[in-house]
Amino acid sequence: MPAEPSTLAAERAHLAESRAALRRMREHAAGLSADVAADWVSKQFLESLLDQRVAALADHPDTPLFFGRMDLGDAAEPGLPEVMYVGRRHVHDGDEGRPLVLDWRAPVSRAFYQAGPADPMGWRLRRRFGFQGGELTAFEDEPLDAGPSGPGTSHPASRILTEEIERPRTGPMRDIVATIQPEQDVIVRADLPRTVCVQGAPGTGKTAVGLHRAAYLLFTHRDRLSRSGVLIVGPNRAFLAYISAVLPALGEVRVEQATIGDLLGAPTGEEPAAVSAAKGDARMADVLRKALWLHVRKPEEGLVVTRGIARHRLADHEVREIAAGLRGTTRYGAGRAAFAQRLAHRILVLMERRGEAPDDRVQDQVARSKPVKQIVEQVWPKLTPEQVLYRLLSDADFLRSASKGVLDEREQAAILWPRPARSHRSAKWTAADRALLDELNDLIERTPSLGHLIVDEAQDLSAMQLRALGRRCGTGSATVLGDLAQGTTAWSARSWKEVLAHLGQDGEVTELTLGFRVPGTVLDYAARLLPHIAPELERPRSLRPGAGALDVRRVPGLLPATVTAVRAALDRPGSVGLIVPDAAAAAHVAALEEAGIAHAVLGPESDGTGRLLVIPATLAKGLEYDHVIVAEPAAIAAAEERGLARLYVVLTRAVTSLTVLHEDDLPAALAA
Ligand SMILES: Nc1ncnc2c1ncn2[C@@H]1O[C@H](COP(=O)(O)OP(=O)(O)OP(=O)(O)O)[C@@H](O)[C@H]1O
Repeated sequence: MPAEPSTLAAERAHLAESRAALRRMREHAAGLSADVAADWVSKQFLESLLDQRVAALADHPDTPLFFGRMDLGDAAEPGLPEVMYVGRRHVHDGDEGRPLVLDWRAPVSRAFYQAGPADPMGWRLRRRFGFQGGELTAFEDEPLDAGPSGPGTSHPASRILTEEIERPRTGPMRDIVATIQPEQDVIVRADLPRTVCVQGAPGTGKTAVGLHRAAYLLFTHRDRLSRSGVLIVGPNRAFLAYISAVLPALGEVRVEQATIGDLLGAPTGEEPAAVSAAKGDARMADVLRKALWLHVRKPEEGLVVTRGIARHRLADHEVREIAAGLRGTTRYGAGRAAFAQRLAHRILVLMERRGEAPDDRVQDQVARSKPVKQIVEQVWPKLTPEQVLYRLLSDADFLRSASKGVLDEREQAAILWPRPARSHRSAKWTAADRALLDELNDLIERTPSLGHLIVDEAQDLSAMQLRALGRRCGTGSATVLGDLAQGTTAWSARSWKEVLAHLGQDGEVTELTLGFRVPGTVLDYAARLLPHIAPELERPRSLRPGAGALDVRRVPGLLPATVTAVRAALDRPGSVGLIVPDAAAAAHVAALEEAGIAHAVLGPESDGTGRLLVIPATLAKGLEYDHVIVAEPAAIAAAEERGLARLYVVLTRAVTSLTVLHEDDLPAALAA
């Protein structure tokens, strides 16, 4: 086909050529056979690898194969291509192996995100493409070689970027691979061994950055991480459902996503926030360690092992010395096994002294013999985390011994159960207890570590929960994402340094303050709360300072006014979120039903689908909607201890418009 004269036509031709090349790559992969494998198991493995390869080469008709292009400057390093197209995956021309599209994660693609007039990195021009469906519709050029003060230095926000952000939302979160910003890219591409911690105002892209970092790390360290694993931890199921499509869109399907409840066990009980906060304190780690090791007791008598007609005897002080030598030097479970082995070894020595020649098998037999088992059980009993915690929370004397010098009487009284269950089996465990059980579990048996952990909304985790996560990346690294201003739990973090210390990771804290989601007018309004909830934080800025509609209105009747506002929002394109105080959710749902307006209700375990979603305020974290209607801010703020922080979360969910309706007075912090 003859090339059309326009630039756009030439770029479309390159897209068509790339698509054809990808098809050939896919056909080639599909034609490979697993028959070369030597045995059945290898064949299955190879088949699955080939299937994955074919799936990874799929061409999604709605997603462009490339979204950017770079043109080389005169002073470039040798070896760079004249022109490179950057996209979601490598595409090459089969015959000559010529790269048609480079994966955004390849080292050379870094320039697409990082080059600027101050440092063009050898490139002359950056071109960004606009797409509709899979079709290329626009492009935007940015000169990079004009020098630090030339045109392009104070580049206005890219139109393609703003359009991408304002594109009406339907369904789950999208990837941002085409428009990752330089300061975000630095975090995405940080080295694997480095733990990074991102403090980011609402909508600065923390979640997006974390997900893209997962994809980057898997691409760059595929072998290592496919063995050790990458895990994303988010606040609840609704949030995980919302972000679930991003990594598959980037070609990564093997990243686990979990809530803290999935990892530590779902809570079966509840308790007052103050009790949870006391149990979440890092000092509980010392109490638990002591509680566990208090179970190692002095032997009441020595050990006698009979073999044939011989009786071998260890005095009680010898048994005591062996136990004392091991106590606290290993994990409890390993120590118990070592205790049995050491006892057996001493018996073996006695046998040798009597002229026997026992081998190692005899030592194992002795270690498993009844008298050794009995004394091990007496001195170093087998324990489950539940048994230890049950005793700690139900036995005031035991709690006093375990927390001596760590918790004062008031703190002990706070965590002691007022009405203990009958046994550890029938005990109800709260979210805070789950973290304590996990700590005990690790004191008994080592928790395996993953290669990399990404923790979102990390400000909401207690010290004990952070320790639990830290164990899961003990030999790996972490990406920690959050916003101190959005901390809504009784134990919310006040400093990232502390968070990193509890995680057991050395890391740097980076701050993101440029908000992509929330328009300027809305962000400024929500930021009135900042001096009251996190005065130390910088005020966030919006990428779209003048954009967005804010409508704050006192109304005579909340429910009818909400219905009217919902109707108006539904007349505009995009998603609509009606965020209400949890206690008022049922009333709002009834009002919508009566008005015949189709809607879904977000629950802790469910992601809502459809254009209009009713969201209880406590579930809004991490989510976003084109149009947000907030009903009765004062009730949201009054519903919980850190209610103003909750309100800050709620007011920062809108991409295009925010309507605030109130019958009661607004909270003083919000009123101008
Ligand atoms: N570089 C970018 N290009 C395009 N869109 C972006 C970019 N960065 C962020 N966004 C968009 O901004 C919105 C907010 O991003 P994200 O949810 O990751 O922010 P966040 O910091 O986690 O917010 P919150 O603290 O409120 O949970 C998302 O729609 C995301 O796709």
